[in-house]
Amino acid sequence: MATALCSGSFDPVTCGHLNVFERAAAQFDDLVVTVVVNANKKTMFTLDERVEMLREVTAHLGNVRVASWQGLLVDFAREQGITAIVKGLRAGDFNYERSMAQMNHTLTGVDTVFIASDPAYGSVSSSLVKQVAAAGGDLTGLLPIPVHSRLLERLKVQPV
Ligand SMILES: O=C(O)c1ccc2[nH]nc(Br)c2c1
Ligand SMILES: O=C(O)c1ccc2[nH]nc(Br)c2c1
Repeated sequence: MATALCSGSFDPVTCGHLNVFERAAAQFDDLVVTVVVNANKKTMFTLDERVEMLREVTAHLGNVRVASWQGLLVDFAREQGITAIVKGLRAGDFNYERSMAQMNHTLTGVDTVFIASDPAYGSVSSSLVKQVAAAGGDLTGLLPIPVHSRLLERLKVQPV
């Protein structure tokens, strides 16, 4: 049973993330999308909101489940029987992601599989979409619809 892990802060989940989830879900028996709790990182959305948005946008993928985790991903990977970590790879990510992959393999014996990001989302990241939204930019096609409306709502009450 090959179970893959996609981890991140997903603050919020973007179409770039979703593209990676859909492609990873097609390659593995199961995919666990995990929001990694990082206590000292200020996020726009709460942990529950991020988990809720992830569940909403992956509902159409039968072999995907969403979880959250605080602490060493090593322990979560062992507990969940993870066989591979899946990361999206955009231009410029390689060196950092390579060193993380080597570290993860050293720590857990789990290998990282990279999915070359769809050029349509080649420069999409959670931080960039929040900046663009705050500046009134058009995010059509870069965020799943329900996430886009939540982000616009949140910016009305809490401009970044
Ligand atoms: O949401 C994040 O923090 C984040 C970062 C980097 C990432 N690479 N692949 C994925 Br899926 C991913 C998610
Ligand atoms: O959202 C981010 O921060 C982020 C960063 C780096 C990333 N590489 N591939 C993906 Br999908 C991705 C997403």
